[in-house]
Amino acid sequence: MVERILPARHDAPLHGVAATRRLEARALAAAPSPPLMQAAGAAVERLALALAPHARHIVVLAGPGNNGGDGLEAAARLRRAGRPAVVRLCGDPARLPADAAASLQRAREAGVPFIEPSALPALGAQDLLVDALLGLGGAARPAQGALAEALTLLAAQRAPVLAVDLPSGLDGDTGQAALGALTVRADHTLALLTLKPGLFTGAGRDHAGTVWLDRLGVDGLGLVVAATGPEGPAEAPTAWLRGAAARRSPPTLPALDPRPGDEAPRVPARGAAATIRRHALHKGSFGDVAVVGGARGMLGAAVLAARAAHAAGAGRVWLSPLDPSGARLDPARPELMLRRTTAWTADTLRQATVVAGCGGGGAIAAVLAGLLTHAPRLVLDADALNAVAADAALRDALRARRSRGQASVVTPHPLEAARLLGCDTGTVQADRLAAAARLADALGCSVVLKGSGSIVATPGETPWVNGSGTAALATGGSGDVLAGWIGGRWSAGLALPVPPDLHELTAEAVWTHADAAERAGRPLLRAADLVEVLAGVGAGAHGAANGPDGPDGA
Ligand SMILES: NC(=O)C1=CN([C@@H]2O[C@H](COP(=O)(O)OP(=O)(O)OC[C@H]3O[C@@H](n4cnc5c(N)ncnc54)[C@H](O)[C@@H]3O)[C@@H](O)[C@H]2O)[C@@H](O)CC1
Ligand SMILES: Nc1ncnc2c1ncn2[C@@H]1O[C@H](COP(=O)(O)OP(=O)(O)O)[C@@H](O)[C@H]1O
Ligand SMILES: [K+]
Repeated sequence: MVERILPARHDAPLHGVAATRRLEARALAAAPSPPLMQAAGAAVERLALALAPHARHIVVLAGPGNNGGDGLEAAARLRRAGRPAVVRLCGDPARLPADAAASLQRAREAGVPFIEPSALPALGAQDLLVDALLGLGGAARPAQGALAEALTLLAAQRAPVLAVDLPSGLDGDTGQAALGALTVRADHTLALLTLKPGLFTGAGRDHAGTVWLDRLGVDGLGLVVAATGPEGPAEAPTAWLRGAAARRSPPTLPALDPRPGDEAPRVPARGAAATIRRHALHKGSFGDVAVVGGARGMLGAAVLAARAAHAAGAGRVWLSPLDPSGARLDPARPELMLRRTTAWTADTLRQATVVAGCGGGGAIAAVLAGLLTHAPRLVLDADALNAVAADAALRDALRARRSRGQASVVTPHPLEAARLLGCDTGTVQADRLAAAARLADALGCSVVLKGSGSIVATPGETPWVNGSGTAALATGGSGDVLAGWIGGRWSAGLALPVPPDLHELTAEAVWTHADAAERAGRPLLRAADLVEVLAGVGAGAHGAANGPDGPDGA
């Protein structure tokens, strides 16, 4: 069954290349019926016909491995169904893997024409190009010869492109465009067996287009579904794709009783009542957020974070600008309380969720040591991260928080992450999941590695790849909004009967923040407007229907 994955309506397990190969071997050993490659070819055929029902030409570009085999199988089936499929084979027919060679034979028997590049028809928008050049095995070395020629042709065509399993040249683990400019940019990608993390982060979204999935008889936990039921050990997901708000919990493997097609056990959705504010609640029920940032000339960053924390449902928000000549009031949001850190009481720090660093400049370093020591819940962004990167003592202080039961979230963009890891941005982007995991382990906190397909990593947890968001967020200030939004959600979540754990809470906040950009439906969303879109979510997000009243907040 082919299902559409993006926009992400549900959480979905992601399996990297090695995990997928293990699954494939198990599935092949279970001798499913029909054989895997035939099932893959049938899935490609179905999606091709759905996408281009009136195509005059369907050109399948088939590579030298099993990805090419999937394409050949699809071409054979299309031809047998009377469809105008032709194949350009970029590989030595005598050296195809066994399954692909069998598919080649079936394509020949079905009368599929094999064409030279010079015979490639002029394709229009109604037609379809099927990229079956490279899949899991394709990101290892530069393309040459017939393969490079086919990739160049693909890039020059106007017809829509359907990529089989992965856009050729895209690294399934990391989302790197390993073949550079020759990496295929598909309009649609049909993932087979598993969803690969690289489809959703780094360059993945731009290269994969709309993502579809056919599990070919393997369920979401990596169990082969044979006629007798699920078989074999579960294959733990490499990461999870974070989907829409109807929440599920990642399962604990392998103590599950999965049903085919049900990739994760459902937990009861939070009922509608849970989003309604109980009558007896008061502002103290929802906790306080203190935002520290806004050095000279950068007050706006701290204001955006404070507004976002407020929109997220924090009971009270203090804004503490680091610029001594800073504003005394946010006229657009007079609800915010402006108070210098020097005017904070011990209780402020003991009870608040602190968001530090937005527009903090060099001035943040001076207050950071105190925050790291005392704040029970701390979100660090921007210049706070640069200060931590530059000072080993602050890094040690951040790491020590975990053992004291103090929780921390850091929200670096790739350059900030590179500074914290002591590497360059290219190294971070080359494997975003790995970089986020390394940072989480090194600092003992939850990490949001921002960018297309933000990664949420926490020590000991399976990472999330965020499935929402668009480049409408690529504008100054949207990261400040995220930091404040996480702080606000954290604070408001304390009123829940069972507050979500930090990994879950952070992933939820990252998802809702980026989803707002999609819901706004604009090509660019100014950060202050983003807060207003988010306010609609925050208003119903307290979830405190059955929660405690909390301290009396006068
Ligand atoms: N075996 C099976 O029955 C199944 C295979 N599947 C398909 O098989 C794919 C994996 O197949 P493979 O492991 O054969 O990998 P690929 O089909 O991705 O390609 C590997 C082949 O391409 C060559 N190659 C890689 N990069 C190259 C470059 N830059 N220049 C020239 N040649 C290059 C390799 O030497 C190898 O011969 C999956 O992505 C999926 O599409 C799935 O459909 C599941 C079923
Ligand atoms: N192309 C993109 N697709 C999805 N999200 C993006 C994209 N570019 C930026 N974002 C998101 O926008 C925010 C930008 O944060 P950041 O880089 O810290 O900006 P700033 O410091 O100006 O606020 C992050 O949440 C990031 O994930
Ligand atoms: K491909």
